[in-house]
Parts: sequence; structure tokens; C-alpha cells
Amino acid sequence: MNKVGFIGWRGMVGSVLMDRMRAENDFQDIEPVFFSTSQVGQPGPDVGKDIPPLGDAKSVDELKALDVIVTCQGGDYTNEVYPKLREAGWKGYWIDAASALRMSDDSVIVLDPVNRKVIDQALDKGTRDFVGGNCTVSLMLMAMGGLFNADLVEWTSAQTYQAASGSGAQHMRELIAQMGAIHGDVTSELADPASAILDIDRKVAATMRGDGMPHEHFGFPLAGSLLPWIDKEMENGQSKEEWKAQAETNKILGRGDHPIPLDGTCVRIGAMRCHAQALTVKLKKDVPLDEIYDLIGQANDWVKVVPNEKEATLRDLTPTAVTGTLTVPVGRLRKLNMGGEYLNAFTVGDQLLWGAAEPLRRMLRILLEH
Ligand SMILES: NC(=O)C1=CN([C@@H]2O[C@H](COP(=O)(O)OP(=O)(O)OC[C@H]3O[C@@H](n4cnc5c(N)ncnc54)[C@H](OP(=O)(O)O)[C@@H]3O)[C@@H](O)[C@H]2O)C=CC1
Ligand SMILES: N[C@@H](CC(=O)OP(=O)(O)O)C(=O)O
Repeated sequence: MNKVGFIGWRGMVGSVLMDRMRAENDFQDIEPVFFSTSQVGQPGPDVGKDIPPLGDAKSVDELKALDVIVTCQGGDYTNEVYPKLREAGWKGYWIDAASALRMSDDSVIVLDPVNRKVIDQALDKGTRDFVGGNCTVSLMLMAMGGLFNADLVEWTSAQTYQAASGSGAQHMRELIAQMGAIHGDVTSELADPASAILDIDRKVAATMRGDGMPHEHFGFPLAGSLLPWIDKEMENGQSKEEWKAQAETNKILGRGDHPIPLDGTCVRIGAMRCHAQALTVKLKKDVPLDEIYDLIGQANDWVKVVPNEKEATLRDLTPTAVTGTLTVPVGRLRKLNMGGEYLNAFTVGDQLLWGAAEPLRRMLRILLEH
């Protein structure tokens, strides 16, 4: 069970996965085989052991020889290759970062610090498809899993602040290019302390609305602005990103029969790779705040409760503080004016780590130890 194929390893999510696997010595316990859709025959990544040249990621015959496939290549690849592989009789484990198979009856959404029980039950039943969750959903559950698993949540509303990386590497580059375009147009005014701020503001607005603002990937200015729609349009007025909150959270928690309502507004902001979310949680009862601190803070090894104080919040509860780390801070915990059953929370997490790569590498480890 240790011949493991990697597809999409040189993309953004895949590169983060490779870094984490190297850091945790994960390659020691497997026989890794790397694939590509565009670089077949070229050398694979340095993983501290000899590996064969890159295989053909579209070759069912090559893929059939694997015990486990880990793919970060995207939904189009999954939709094209996965059915052919299963039709060819492949019985191996498929671990996927893309959303294509997430809501399939045959798959489990993996986030083991929150739903290890659901994963273990699925493995015992013979489930072979394990899919990473939507980044916003996974990060919300890493933060608030203690309350959900204690069955204290009646409903939750999330207002999100999502980073450029959620759209991909080109979008991250474009965000920086937009920042540069704005700065470039007012450099001389900024250097002059006597220049009028409203003149600078007018020039910035003109730059942002003008054709010179890079917008090939986002379609619109993000730097200095925000974009309150993420992913496709659903018929009920939600964005697909908003739709995922309830659908995926309940599937992760194994609550198909008694779904918890979740809804909100998903917004793209000019952060690089950390998503943040402001949460309103309607509790099933008026639980004291110190108990809430304990339930949230003790739920897993990565969640960290930030005291609801200005200095700690501004120091620890920002994308700048969290980026590149596995820590998932939760703060601004306080009861709302609506009553003791209404909890406010704010959380931040790196959407390429717990939001994408980390649940996949942990699922691979679970399989190896199963
Ligand atoms: N971005 C995100 O936040 C999240 C993404 N996902 C899922 O992961 C999938 C992959 O996303 P992401 O990693 O952002 O995709 P990327 O665009 O970074 O990479 C995808 C593939 O593009 C090919 N590629 C072509 N040119 C290059 C290049 N210059 N550098 C690196 N790769 C190149 C590689 O495949 P090849 O070697 O075959 O040419 C690579 O595996 C998404 O489609 C989504 O389904 C899931 C959770 C979060
Ligand atoms: N949609 C997320 C990224 C993500 O995880 O998407 P998906 O649910 O397709 O994996 C974002 O844009 O921030």
C-alpha cells in the first residue's frame, strides 16, 4: 500500500503539499511516483530519494499501478481521469484537493482534526475517495470545531475576507501588480508632504477605474477595493462559495440527517494567502464565555484562542501574523447584544495549508497507518 502517485505537485497547492511532506519526512514511508500533464519524462522534485522521471498523468495504465493517488491538479483533471481509472477497475485510494468529487456519495471530505471519526468509519466501510474541503469551510471548522462537535451550534453566519491565493497563483501576482500600479501613479505626490490627500485620492480612484490597472485574472480592481462575489452564481442568489458553507460543513461533520444552517457573504479582499471570517454563532443555549474558550481552544492542536483585547487581536489575529503557519487563531469572542445565545467570533487561517494541502498529507498518513 505504499506506491503513491502525485499529480499537480508543481502547482501552487501541490508545492505547499511537497514542502509540508518534506518537512514531516513523509516521503520516507512511501514509494513516490510523480506525474505531469505537460512535462512527461522530465525529472521530478527533490524528495530525498531516487524517483523515476515524470510519468504521464493522463495514462490510465500508468496510474493503475498505484496504491494511492494524491492530486492537486484541479477539477477538470479529476473529471477527465478519475472515471476512466475506476472504469478500468482501479481499486486504489484517491486523495484530491479539487471540489469535483466532494459532494459525491462515495467520497468523504477530509479534515481529520475535526472529523477523524467520520474518516475512520468510511475507511472501515471501504470508502476509497477522500477529498479536501473548501478552504473557507475547513478553516472555519479548524477554528470552531469544538463548538460544532459539542453540538452547541444552532446556526452560523459567516462574513468572509478571502485572500487572492484562493483564485490561484496568477491572481496573487495580479494583486501585487495592482498595488504597484496604484503606488506608481502617485509616487511623486506621496514623496511631497505638502501634496493634498484629496488630489492623491482622486488620482488613485482614476487609476483603479482606468484601463491601465492590471485586471486580466480578477476582471476588476481588487487592490484598494474588494470583490463581494466568489465562484459561480447559484439559482437561489448565493454564490457557490456561500453555498459550500452549509453543504460541506454538514458533510464533514457527518450530519447529513440533521444539517446545521450556515450562510453568509463571501468577499475577496487584498490579502495574499490567509482567509479571515467574522462569525455570528447562534448557540443552542447560553454557554458562559470561559466554557466557550475551553471548548474552542482544546478542540485541536492548532487552534489558538486570542483574548478579546485590542493589542493581542491586532498582533495575533491578522493575515500578516498567520501567513505561512498552521496556527488557526480565533478571537473577538464575545456575546452579542442580541443575547447570551449569540456569539461573535473572528478567525484567520492560511488557506494553502489547512485550507488545501495539510488535510491531504494527513489523509495519506492515516491511510498508511490504517
Ligand atoms: N488555489 C487554492 O487555494 C485551492 C485550490 N484547490 C484545488 O487545487 C487545484 C490546483 O490549484 P493550484 O495549485 O492553485 O493550481 P496551479 O495553476 O498553480 O497548478 C496546476 C497545474 O498547472 C500546471 N502548470 C503549468 N504551468 C505551471 C507553472 N509555471 N508552475 C507550476 N505549475 C504549472 C501544473 O501541471 P503539470 O505539471 O501537469 O503541467 C500544475 O500542477 C485547483 O484547481 C483546485 O481544484 C483546492 C483548494 C484551494
Ligand atoms: N474558492 C476558494 C478556493 C477553494 O478552496 O476553492 P474550492 O472549493 O473549489 O476548492 C477561494 O476562492 O478562496
